[in-house]
Amino acid sequence: MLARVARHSAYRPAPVGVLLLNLGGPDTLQDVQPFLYNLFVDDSIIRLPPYARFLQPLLAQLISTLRAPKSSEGYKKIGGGSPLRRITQEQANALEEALRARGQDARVYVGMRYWYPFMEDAIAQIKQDGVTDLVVLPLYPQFSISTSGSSLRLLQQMFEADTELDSLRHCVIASWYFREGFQKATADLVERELQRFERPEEVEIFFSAHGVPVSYVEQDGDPYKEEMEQCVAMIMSRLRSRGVRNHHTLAYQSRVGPVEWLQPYTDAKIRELGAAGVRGLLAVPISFVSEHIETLEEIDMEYRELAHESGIPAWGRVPALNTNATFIDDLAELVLEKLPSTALRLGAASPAEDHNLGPPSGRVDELLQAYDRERRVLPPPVRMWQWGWTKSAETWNGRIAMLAVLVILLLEVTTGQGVLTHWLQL
Ligand SMILES: C=CC1=C(C)c2cc3[nH]c(cc4nc(cc5[nH]c(cc1n2)c(C)c5CCC(=O)O)C(CCC(=O)O)=C4C)c(C)c3C=C
Ligand SMILES: [Fe+2]
Repeated sequence: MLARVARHSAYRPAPVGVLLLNLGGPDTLQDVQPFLYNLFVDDSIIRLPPYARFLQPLLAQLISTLRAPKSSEGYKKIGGGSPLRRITQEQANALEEALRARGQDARVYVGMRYWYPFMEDAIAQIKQDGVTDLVVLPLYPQFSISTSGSSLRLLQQMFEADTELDSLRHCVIASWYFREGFQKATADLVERELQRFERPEEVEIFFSAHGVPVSYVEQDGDPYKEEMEQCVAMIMSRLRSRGVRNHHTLAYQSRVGPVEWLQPYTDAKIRELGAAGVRGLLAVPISFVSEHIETLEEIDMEYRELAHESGIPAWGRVPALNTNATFIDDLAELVLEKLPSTALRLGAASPAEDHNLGPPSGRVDELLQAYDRERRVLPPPVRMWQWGWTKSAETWNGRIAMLAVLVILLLEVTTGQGVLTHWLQL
């Protein structure tokens, strides 16, 4: 009898999966316009007033077509495409390895929001593999409606449309900037890079985060700014405890479009610091954990040149964490803590209760209740082969773009207000 019970209750580990969510980037220059289309057609990125929402695909077509040449120039300078897919896959492999080293077999999937491998494909694979326990980990340390929020909305939509998925035990980690591994690895790199300067003690530690429009924070309650400020304060306090006394600044980069973004802007701040007599600057990209166009082109090329023009000759940049072992090992610990089966076995309280920083982790629908009550339906992504970037597609894209301009002008004449004045403001 005893033996029978033992055989029945023998612990068979459930197939465990980790889904890494990321933004995605164009692999080649040909991908730039359709990638930008996918980005701008997302209403977490361009927010139109309700009466103009039907225009979003046309507007996305127009803006992506207009922006593609400038973006392509940037991608050309960093080797003809984004390194994001390769680095995220390396992070997935390293995390799988770190989990295995801790006795947990798991498959780590990559799901991108705007380019390959798309989230939709990752979810299809997760279903095919029969995963029963899933941890969803957006690769953004801080939560923003525009990044993790957008990916989670899409995920929630997929869960809602599929009963099989909806019953999948899962836990979403909303943000993790306060984790020991992220904090320590960043502080270690700052300390190391400071030592490369001739006069390390005179260098300004310059945290540069990707910006978001002010309206996200002030009207929609995006916790991004607050989390960013907490994150920088925590890293600085760690550095202070190691005896690092340098001044520091937090500024926001990469703004797009005509509305006000979080300030201070990185470019303005660099000029201001130069004018104030700062002669050394160490840039610390803080909102993203992989090298990408905004570290390799915007910071390493544009801001470095701007610093020199502003009278700051000594320049350095902290590398992105990528597969840094301290960072990846701690992500593995985080995944183990949040595994739904672990929480059940240990009888853990709601994960929301285990720290009071940032939004709580939990099921995707619970999480989104706090951030997105409207739950508007998101469009499926455009894939390269659909548009083909053929001559006829280019012609049609051009025609659609012209039509969009016409509709925008008509709206402006009839309502007396420009659509772009509302852009990102509602
Ligand atoms: C935490 C990071 C990011 C936030 C917040 C964010 C918000 C945000 N971004 C745009 C517009 C663009 N982003 C682009 C690329 C891009 N953005 C991030 C990160 C954040 N974005 C990443 C990692 C990348 C990919 C870079 C790569 O290597 O491919 C682009 C395309 C590039 C370009 O043309 O500059 C645009 C456009 C908005 C509007 C926004 C908030 C509303
Ligand atoms: Fe961005």
